[in-house]
Amino acid sequence: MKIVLIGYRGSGKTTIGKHLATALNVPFIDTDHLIVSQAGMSIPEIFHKEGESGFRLRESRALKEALMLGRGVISTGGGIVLRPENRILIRTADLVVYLTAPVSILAERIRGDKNRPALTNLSLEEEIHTLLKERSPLYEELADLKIDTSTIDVNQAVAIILKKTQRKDLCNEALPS
Ligand SMILES: Nc1ncnc2c1ncn2[C@@H]1O[C@H](COP(=O)(O)OP(=O)(O)OP(=O)(O)O)[C@@H](O)[C@H]1O
Ligand SMILES: O=C(O)C1=C[C@@H](O)[C@@H](O)[C@H](O)C1
Ligand SMILES: [Mg+2]
Repeated sequence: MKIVLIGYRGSGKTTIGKHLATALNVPFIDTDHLIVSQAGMSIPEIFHKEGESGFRLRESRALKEALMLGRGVISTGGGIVLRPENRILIRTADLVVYLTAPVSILAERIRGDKNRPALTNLSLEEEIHTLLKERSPLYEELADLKIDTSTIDVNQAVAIILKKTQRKDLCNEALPS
């Protein structure tokens, strides 16, 4: 049983993914964390030294590695849906959950985060608007389930995902043998 969480920065993929993995008693992998530990550099350092293309290459490798696990919850970076090869890989998961929130909430959550480089010269809100124009259809196209995390808390989001795993009959597989 593999669950992949996708969505824009600040939508809650890492926070909810950790709680979900604990609830299901399965491994948790965050592609951003995996990239940083394998590179021995922070994400801004990778962007600085290797450019966004270097980061995206590392991201595809991390996703492939994460999906090789028999089971687990995989939280991804906000831009993982950009590469067609990543979208093909993400479709192999049993459940793809798209986390969303209004632009103003996303901006509030990620403002001042020094671990994420700016991707444009725009203001934060403008950057989110612009990137979401390209990314939203990609998130939507992959999603089995879409959750707005601005109106519910982390535990409620986890409960919705757990319910969906039961409906998809993935729950028994998720239990420890
Ligand atoms: N309902 C909610 N669900 C998830 N996170 C929430 C919620 N309400 C507030 N938050 C807060 O929003 C932030 C979400 O950050 P998180 O790192 O989980 O996002 P992310 O999608 O993994 O972003 P990134 O793509 O930058 O890694 C956290 O600080 C979390 O505490
Ligand atoms: O939205 C993006 O393109 C990114 C999101 C982060 O999770 C990191 O993966 C990185 O900062 C790029
Ligand atoms: Mg994250």
